[in-house]
Amino acid sequence: MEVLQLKHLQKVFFPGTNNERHVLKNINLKINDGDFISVIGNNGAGKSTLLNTIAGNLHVDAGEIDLVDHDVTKKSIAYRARWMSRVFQDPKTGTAGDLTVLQNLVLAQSHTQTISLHWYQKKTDRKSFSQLLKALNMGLENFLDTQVKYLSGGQRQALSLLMATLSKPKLLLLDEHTAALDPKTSQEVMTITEKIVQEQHLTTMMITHKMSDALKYGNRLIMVQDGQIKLDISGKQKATLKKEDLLKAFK
Ligand SMILES: Nc1ncnc2c1ncn2[C@@H]1O[C@H](COP(=O)(O)OP(=O)(O)OP(=O)(O)O)[C@@H](O)[C@H]1O
Repeated sequence: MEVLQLKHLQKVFFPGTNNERHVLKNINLKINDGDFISVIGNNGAGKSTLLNTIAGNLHVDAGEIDLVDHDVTKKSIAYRARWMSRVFQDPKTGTAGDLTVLQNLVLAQSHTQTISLHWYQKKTDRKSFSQLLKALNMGLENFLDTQVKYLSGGQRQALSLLMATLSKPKLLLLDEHTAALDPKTSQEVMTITEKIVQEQHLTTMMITHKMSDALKYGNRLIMVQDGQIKLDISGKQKATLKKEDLLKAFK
């Protein structure tokens, strides 16, 4: 089953001016249930624009976006959010700094269910959230009542991931979500990412500039170049792909 289908997507910035820029040029893509796709490409290739059109931050000039068999081409971010979650590069974007870890989790949970006013204070809920946090291996279970602004970037990004996936989205968008982290923390967050994606069987699209991560993680790799999909590699071919093969494909 397809989770996402992109048909002939086109996006032009500053149309009809000297600065006219065709950023997405007839993008066609089918994303299957359970796909974990790394998206790579040069600066300015169109990766973020692609993610922004999928999420609804940008509307396309032509083409169609089908999400879980719904035509969402002209729908808002909020409409699409019932099936989709996104984690951004900046750890501050996905969490509310002035709220505690527990309050952030309750907010994320409340997107999917009705909660009573002091629901988050129940011991049982504290316990279940604490267990979820413990599984991330970042010591977050010790900071349930700490304001998120006092956490490290890695802890905050791990929390963002947990919050984005609490609702078990049909599609998870990761927008260079480890780019702002140091190498060790970045690897820890990637390990957590893989664990969550596998355990929940999440269909995932991950933009990354780290070729080693693009090669290591996921069953499929897409290279965007000059607004087009230059490579789309999956299965065995992806598993045996080498860094040199990718370097050759970069313009
Ligand atoms: N809102 C916008 N208005 C005008 N031009 C834009 C806008 N967003 C992106 N662009 C332009 O579109 C092109 C593609 O940008 P995009 O951010 O999608 O590339 P990218 O592949 O994500 O690059 P990077 O790896 O540097 O993040 C760039 O030339 C950029 O300047």
